[in-house]
Amino acid sequence: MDDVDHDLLAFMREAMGLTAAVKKGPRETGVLESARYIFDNSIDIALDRDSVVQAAESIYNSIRLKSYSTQTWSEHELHPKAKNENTLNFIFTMDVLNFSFWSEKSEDKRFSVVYNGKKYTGYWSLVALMNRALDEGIPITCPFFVSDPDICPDSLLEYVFRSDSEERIPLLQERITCLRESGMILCERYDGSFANCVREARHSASELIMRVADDFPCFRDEFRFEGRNVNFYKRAQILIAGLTDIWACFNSTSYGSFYDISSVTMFADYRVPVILHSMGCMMYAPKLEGHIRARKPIPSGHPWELQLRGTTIWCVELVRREIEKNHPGSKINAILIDFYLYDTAKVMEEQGEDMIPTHRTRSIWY
Ligand SMILES: Nc1nc2c(c(CN[C@H]3C=C[C@H](O)[C@@H]3O)cn2[C@@H]2O[C@H](COP(=O)(O)O)[C@@H](O)[C@H]2O)c(=O)[nH]1
Repeated sequence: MDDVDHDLLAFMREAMGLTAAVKKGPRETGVLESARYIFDNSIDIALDRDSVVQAAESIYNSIRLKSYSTQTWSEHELHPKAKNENTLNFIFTMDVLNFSFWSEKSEDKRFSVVYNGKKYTGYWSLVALMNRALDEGIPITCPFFVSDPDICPDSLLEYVFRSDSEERIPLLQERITCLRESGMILCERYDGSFANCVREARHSASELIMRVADDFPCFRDEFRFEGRNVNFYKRAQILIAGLTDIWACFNSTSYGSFYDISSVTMFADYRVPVILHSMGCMMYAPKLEGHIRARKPIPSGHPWELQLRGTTIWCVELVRREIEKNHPGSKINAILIDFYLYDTAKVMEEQGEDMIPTHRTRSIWY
């Protein structure tokens, strides 16, 4: 066996794997099927058909009236404007860390980042702190840097995640672990560039989601519900949405073009269920509603939490189907509905509207 050419063997194995992948075609994510299964087996959350129909019409009208488009993503002052391979690493890093910003503290005490004289909380505090680090010459989006504790010790990362208020960033240690682990995998498998991973998915969004979930454990947002495996892939899906938007209208052959973008569902986390509940679309069993209103924690993977996530995805899908039925050709997909609902939920919260609180699940998944 000594004279076996191991390089040749490895090459052949890879070629056979690639051939198999090409023959099989892109993989499905199973997120929508998971959501439907959860909804069908849900005993604590129901959807109200009439409210879903009404919500669909009102969402459709607002999106049209406000000329709302997914390009609002790249228009935001903190999101990257350049379109090169570094931008891909920026979006990748951002979505490695894009989880759990909710706080029990008041607005002035909760984790915040002041950047260019403006104070950011929630999701925007993450984007702000990444920009802050890059401005200070700390290459937080470089996987070779973040995966090497000699040049990038924990103390430096703690500095990167520092707060401009009383509260520290939630799940700091988990963020450091996710950052280092995904950085190392990106270096080993993709030469340190997320662009290589995107290229290998050959313009299939579902293949890219599966590749990210397979290769990077911190994107493996998978659970068991009523005897079945269910997937949400929230951060992997929002990552694809970011790529799509920044490259929209840029070059149809570039990194952000996916022929199956409609297979991406909404991103199941803690904002959208709130607005769907306030629109009367999602209805909770009294015990669950009381628990959420009392701001009591729900452990990650608890049947309540899985029902909240799965039913939200299914509800947005019903809204999408309703819009498609009544306004054929409008091309409104789940990503656009999600962005619209997410942004609207935040505005409603700022205006002090009376809404159910966000459910309290601390996890790296969202
Ligand atoms: N479903 C959904 N969840 C989203 C986003 C975004 C980023 N949205 C911007 C990008 C384009 C849009 O136009 C938005 O302006 C963050 N999140 C999640 O929310 C949580 C943080 O929330 P808060 O504490 O309120 O800041 C956290 O889990 C984070 O992962 C979204 O769009 N949809």
